[in-house]
Amino acid sequence: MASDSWAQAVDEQEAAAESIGSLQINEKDDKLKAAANGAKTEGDGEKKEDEDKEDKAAQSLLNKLIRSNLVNTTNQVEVLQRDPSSPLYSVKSFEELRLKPQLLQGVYAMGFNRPSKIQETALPMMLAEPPQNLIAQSQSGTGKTAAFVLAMLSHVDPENKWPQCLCVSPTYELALQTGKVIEQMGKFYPEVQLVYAIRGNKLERGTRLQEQIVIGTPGTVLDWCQKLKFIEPKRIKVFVLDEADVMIATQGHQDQSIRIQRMLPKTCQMLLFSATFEDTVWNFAKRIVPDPNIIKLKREEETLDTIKQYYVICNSKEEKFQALCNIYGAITIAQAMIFCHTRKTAGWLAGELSREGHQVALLSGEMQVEQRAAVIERFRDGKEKVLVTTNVCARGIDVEQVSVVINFDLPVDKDGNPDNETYLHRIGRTGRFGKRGLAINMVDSRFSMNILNRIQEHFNKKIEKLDTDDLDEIEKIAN
Ligand SMILES: Nc1ncnc2c1ncn2[C@@H]1O[C@H](COP(=O)(O)OP(=O)(O)OP(=O)(O)O)[C@@H](O)[C@H]1O
Repeated sequence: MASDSWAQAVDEQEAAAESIGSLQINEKDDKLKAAANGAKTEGDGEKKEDEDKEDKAAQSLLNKLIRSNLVNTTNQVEVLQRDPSSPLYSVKSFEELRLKPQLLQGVYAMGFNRPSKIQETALPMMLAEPPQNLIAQSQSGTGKTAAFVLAMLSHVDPENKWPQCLCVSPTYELALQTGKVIEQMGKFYPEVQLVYAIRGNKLERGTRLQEQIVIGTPGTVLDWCQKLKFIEPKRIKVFVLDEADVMIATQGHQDQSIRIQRMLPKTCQMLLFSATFEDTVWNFAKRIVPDPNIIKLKREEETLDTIKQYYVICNSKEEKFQALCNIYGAITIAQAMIFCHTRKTAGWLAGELSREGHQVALLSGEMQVEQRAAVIERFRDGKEKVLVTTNVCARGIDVEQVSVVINFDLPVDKDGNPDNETYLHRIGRTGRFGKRGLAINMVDSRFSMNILNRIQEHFNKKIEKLDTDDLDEIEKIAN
């Protein structure tokens, strides 16, 4: 987006966001597109209900979009079996699961060579006969969605033209993401059809769904089961509740999910997934999933060990910008993420960088979630090389793909103390899989120097001073 005018650049960016506003739902499916738009314009009542939930749902969506790979982990899974005397199977290959050939083909076509850590244990449990219930928790990106999608696709009988698997997600954007995985994995299994139960997807009264898999948000799924009777809940064989931690942030969603669950037969397999596991999630999970097997995978600790950290002393934001230009002039930076404290600084910086000819994307708080999603996708695809964002906007987003992180402003909490956790999350990398990274901190006052010193002390890791007027010195940091 190396446009002369920043205003024009923003327009272009926003237009791009608009055009992907429906989150690349299968373009062929006009009905669905209309439904997604309908959901937006109708002003989803659930959406307004709880901002925290929106924030969590948005974070979860953006994380899914920015990530292109599995998050590797060296931690062992913890398993709590419903029946501790039964043998615990785990698989090291997809062949061992005896999947239908069409599904195995789908798995390989997605580029999966072997099951992820959580899939090794979760898949045999989910595919066992008789079906077993499961509660599984592991951080985002560890392969949960792929696992339950495979389970759903394995359990449907394509000959039966009615819904057999039901999956509920907290928002329609998240439902569409899961739908995409079903479509990809089921690519060679066209007899299995999918329908989205999302607000705005209006079907005629009296419709009896023929699709075997239904994916949607709790309110609409409940309506379709109860009021509109598009779905016969007694015929459901697999029920998946995804993103339980995001779901419970909305009281309404919790109740609706429980009401859906109560309509399902006792023999229905219940599966619940969550990235985190506080007591509230656990209490909810136990109400949804009777007699569960439980799988937990600890989050991989982030470390600063593989990261080179520097700081640069400046006197103003203009000097910080100049320092940034000098760095860009001296080393090749494939992609960088730049964090600012306020929207105003972020907007200003994005404008300045754009004027310098950089391809800049701006992630800002006033954008709709789908606009933010579009910005993240463009950045992930390399269409923009620099992503400027505010602290709040990028909270919780994993930036592991990005090798250079610049703190244009250091992270501080609302009391003005160093926000060590955010610092680590932005800059750190996980375990021995972690790629090397470069972090540059801009210091522009005694206050920010003090913050930097405290961050240094906290992690007991030296942050080296960098003189950005010395090109030779900058060049060295890239080696
Ligand atoms: N066995 C596998 N081998 C390689 N890649 C995989 C495997 N399983 C999943 N992936 C890929 O890893 C990424 C994360 O997987 P997935 O979305 O299933 O994780 P998740 O735990 O559900 O995270 P989230 O809740 O954020 O979606 C996806 O890009 C997915 O295609």
